[in-house]
Parts: sequence; C-alpha cells; structure tokens
Amino acid sequence: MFLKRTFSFDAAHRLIHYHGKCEALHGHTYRLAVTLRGETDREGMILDFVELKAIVNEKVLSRLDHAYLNDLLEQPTAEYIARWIWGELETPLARPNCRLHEIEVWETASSSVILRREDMEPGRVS
Ligand SMILES: Nc1nc2c(c(=O)[nH]1)N=C([C@H](O)[C@H](O)COP(=O)(O)OP(=O)(O)OP(=O)(O)O)CN2
Ligand SMILES: [Zn+2]
Repeated sequence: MFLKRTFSFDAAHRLIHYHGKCEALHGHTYRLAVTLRGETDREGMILDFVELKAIVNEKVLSRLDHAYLNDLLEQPTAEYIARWIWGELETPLARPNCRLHEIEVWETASSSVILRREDMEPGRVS
C-alpha cells in the first residue's frame, strides 16, 4: 500500500548552467509529494501522517522554505532538488514496515519531476 502527503515551500533560484530566462534570479512556490510504500502496523497505519509531517518539516522544509536554493545546490533544477530531498528523508522515514518510495517536486502547477526508489539504485542514470 502507498501513503502520500503533499507539502509546499517558496524558494528562489537561478539556473547557472542554462541559457534562457531561468538563468536570472526568480522564485517558485514548489509543491512536494512524499510517498511511502509499506504495510499497516498494529495501529492500522503505514506511518502516522502527523509524524510524516514533522519529519518533512524538520529535515526539508525548514531548509528550503524562503531559501536561496543555489546556496544548497549548484544547479537547483527540480531534478536535483528531488534528489537532495530523497537524501534527507530516506533514513529518517525508514521503518520495519515501510520505506520511502517516491518524491515528486512540482516547480510550477504544470511541471514536475518524479524520483522513485529504483532511480536511486547504484548504477542507474537518473
Ligand atoms: N527539466 C527541467 N527543466 C526546467 C527546469 C527544471 O528544474 N527542470 N527549470 C526551469 C526554470 O526554473 C523555470 O523557472 C521554469 O520555467 P517555465 O516552465 O517556463 O515556468 P513558468 O513559470 O515561466 O511557466 P509558464 O507556464 O511559462 O508561465 C526551466 N526548465
Ligand atoms: Zn525556476
């Protein structure tokens, strides 16, 4: 079974290895979806939504919201932001009954990237 919770954060960035309007400093209201895959525990939950929110707030949103993303990543594309978020969340969300399955980052209402566990396997190009 899959469990998903969505979040949002506002951040500024510029794409330095890019020729076009996104080279210039600008901002987005990003949306983030965190999906776990697992089995229900004795409380009937894959993971308490409240706990998921607290972990994502502490590990990710506290660092990305109202931040300049180039301070964190040289080229803060949605792809690299998703990878960074995966690295921050994989261990804190790991449980005997579930683990991180997917990160989706929307840069605009119509554009998103999806990063799944299989993309993070060694040797995969992602
Ligand atoms: N594969 C990717 N392509 C682009 C990324 C990215 O992260 N991954 N990022 C950008 C820019 O950050 C840019 O801000 C997004 O541009 P655009 O989609 O044109 O966004 P707009 O808000 O201007 O959307 P409109 O629908 O044109 O108003 C570029 N590419
Ligand atoms: Zn942008």
